[in-house]
Amino acid sequence: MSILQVKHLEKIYEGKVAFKALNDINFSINKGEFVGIMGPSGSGKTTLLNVVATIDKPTSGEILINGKNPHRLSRKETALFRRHELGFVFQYFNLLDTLTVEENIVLPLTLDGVSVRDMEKELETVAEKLGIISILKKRTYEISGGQKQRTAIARAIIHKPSLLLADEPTGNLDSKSSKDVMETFETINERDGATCLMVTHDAVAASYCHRVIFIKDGQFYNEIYRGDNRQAFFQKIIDMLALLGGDNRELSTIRF
Ligand SMILES: Nc1ncnc2c1ncn2[C@@H]1O[C@H](COP(=O)(O)OP(=O)(O)OP(=O)(O)O)[C@@H](O)[C@H]1O
Repeated sequence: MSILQVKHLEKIYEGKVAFKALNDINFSINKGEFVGIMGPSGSGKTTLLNVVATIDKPTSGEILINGKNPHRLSRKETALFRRHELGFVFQYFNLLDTLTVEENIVLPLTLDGVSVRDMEKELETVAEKLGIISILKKRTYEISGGQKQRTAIARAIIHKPSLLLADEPTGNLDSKSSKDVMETFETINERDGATCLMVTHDAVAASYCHRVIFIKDGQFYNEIYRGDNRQAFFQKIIDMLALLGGDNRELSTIRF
């Protein structure tokens, strides 16, 4: 069953000179799949994620999430759709510094008026899953980058979204924390069947995906599947990035 369908997606940024950032992109993601998007700088990855996330509108083409087209909804309905169906993880964590870890995590439930008892139950389940029980009372400036990202993942999944979207989730982490965070994604994907779409420059992070889609100049370039061996998949990703060219930033982040 498809959770996400992207059909003939086109995005043109209007301006003094119009720029086509996405050109006829087509793919779908099945329930429980973990998919990476890679490509050189400026190839349209963030644009694609923003359109899927309903943060930006497509120029033409269609996005279906769980069979529904969020771009056809009113502004109020879109906000609700985003809050219920989607979860977001960002490079810079986007946590609220004035709140504790647990207050950050339950924020989406607070907005929906969930009872305190239910909130505490969900909080405990998710915090245990992510190994952050011991830091729940801390403030965000008292915890490490990896712990911040695990807090952000907890917040992104506490309402059980249909689709988890991540934009460079390891972009601001050292290699040890990156590994922790990617293992966390792997666990929630395998254990809970969470469906994930992740944009990354990091070949190691991408090697945790089941499939990586490569785009170049706003167009689909290729896709590769992992199979059983993550190490071999990592090498395939590196080879594909070398073929793709671009700014080679990807190749400077190799750490295995
Ligand atoms: N708001 C905008 N207005 C006009 N052009 C834009 C806008 N946002 C992005 N672009 C252009 O669209 C192209 C794709 O940008 P996008 O940010 O999606 O690339 P990316 O693959 O995410 O890059 P990076 O890896 O560097 O983050 C780029 O050429 C960029 O300059």
